[in-house]
Amino acid sequence: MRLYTLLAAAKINLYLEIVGSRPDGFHELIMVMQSVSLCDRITVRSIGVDEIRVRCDHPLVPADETNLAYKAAALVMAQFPDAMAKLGGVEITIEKQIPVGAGLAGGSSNAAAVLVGLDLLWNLGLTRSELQDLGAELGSDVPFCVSGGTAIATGRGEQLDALPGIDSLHLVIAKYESEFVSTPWAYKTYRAEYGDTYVTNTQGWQERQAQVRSGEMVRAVARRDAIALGQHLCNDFEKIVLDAHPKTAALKATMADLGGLGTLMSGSGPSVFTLAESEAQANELAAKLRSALPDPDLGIWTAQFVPSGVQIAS
Ligand SMILES: C[C@@](CO)(OP(=O)(O)O)[C@H](O)COP(=O)(O)OP(=O)(O)OC[C@H]1O[C@@H](n2ccc(N)nc2=O)[C@H](O)[C@@H]1O
Ligand SMILES: Nc1ncnc2c1ncn2[C@@H]1O[C@H](COP(=O)(O)OP(=O)(O)O)[C@@H](O)[C@H]1O
Repeated sequence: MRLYTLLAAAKINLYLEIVGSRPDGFHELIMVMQSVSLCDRITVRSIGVDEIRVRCDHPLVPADETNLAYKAAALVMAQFPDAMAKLGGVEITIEKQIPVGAGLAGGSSNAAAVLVGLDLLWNLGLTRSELQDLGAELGSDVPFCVSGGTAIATGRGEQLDALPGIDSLHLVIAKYESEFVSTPWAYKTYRAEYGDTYVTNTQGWQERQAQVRSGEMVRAVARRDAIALGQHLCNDFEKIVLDAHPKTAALKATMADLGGLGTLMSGSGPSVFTLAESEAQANELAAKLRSALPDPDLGIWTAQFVPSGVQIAS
């Protein structure tokens, strides 16, 4: 086969706690991550010349070597030069649906899809764990985007433990098109404001991990208890991002009043989601949100929890 099409799922963070600062300069995290059906469509196609080409028509997404999908292909090429020499280079086409710079891991999911796609295109036979190790070289969220589903993520986000999936849950995601949050800015600002509360030793991190693993959110997921899950949503980034983005803070307040199971900002933001127990409820909440905030700048999507990060479409 000379062409594969993959669906790259966005993620939301049901729980995100910033625990401390790591020797590598990154933050030690405890997260519960969930793949959702809002996805980009990625096509990888063999081309006769030894190069990587990226096509993407989204104005905010670079189509050059700074694109995370390009970086993923370059990494695989560097590790497996014989495959490219034998089978030629690759053209990657990205059809964006996931809003950019939203805290939904759009770029990371595209990189994960390219890793999976090139493994197929070049018959590399890599295991899931090998693909995740490659992903960790590209970004902290890429390993989760490779496997997806529901997972606890620790370390800088790359250490994953699968949790039982809750595929029956639906959600509404909203984001003002004009609002963006840079992930490095969010971590830097959080450190400046809350660095003095960080747990400073690895034993303390492990203790905090053990508490979260046996805490309300993980128990709610394990019991597939949608009501408890909605009640224990938590994201440390809200403490800094909502102050800096009053429009998003007002959006979150409006969404929280719609009557869903719970509302939270995803990742470093600024997208906000509200959980719903059915597709019908998600559609109803989305319609209510549209009439409460009839601003053309506001993007609204409905989606559902899904059990995988990258799916092979064809
Ligand atoms: C915040 C989260 C939550 O899921 O998602 P987004 O909001 O970006 O979607 C992630 O931690 C984003 O992961 P990702 O976007 O892959 O980050 P990376 O490329 O690895 O790192 C970008 C920058 O964020 C900071 N960073 C990232 C991860 C981490 N555990 N500690 C950090 O301090 C570092 O400054 C790094 O230079
Ligand atoms: N394939 C890609 N898709 C989306 N954004 C990308 C991609 N490659 C690089 N980027 C850049 O990454 C930045 C973060 O985008 P994104 O991954 O959507 O956000 P987030 O990290 O908040 O989930 C943007 O500035 C965007 O230009």
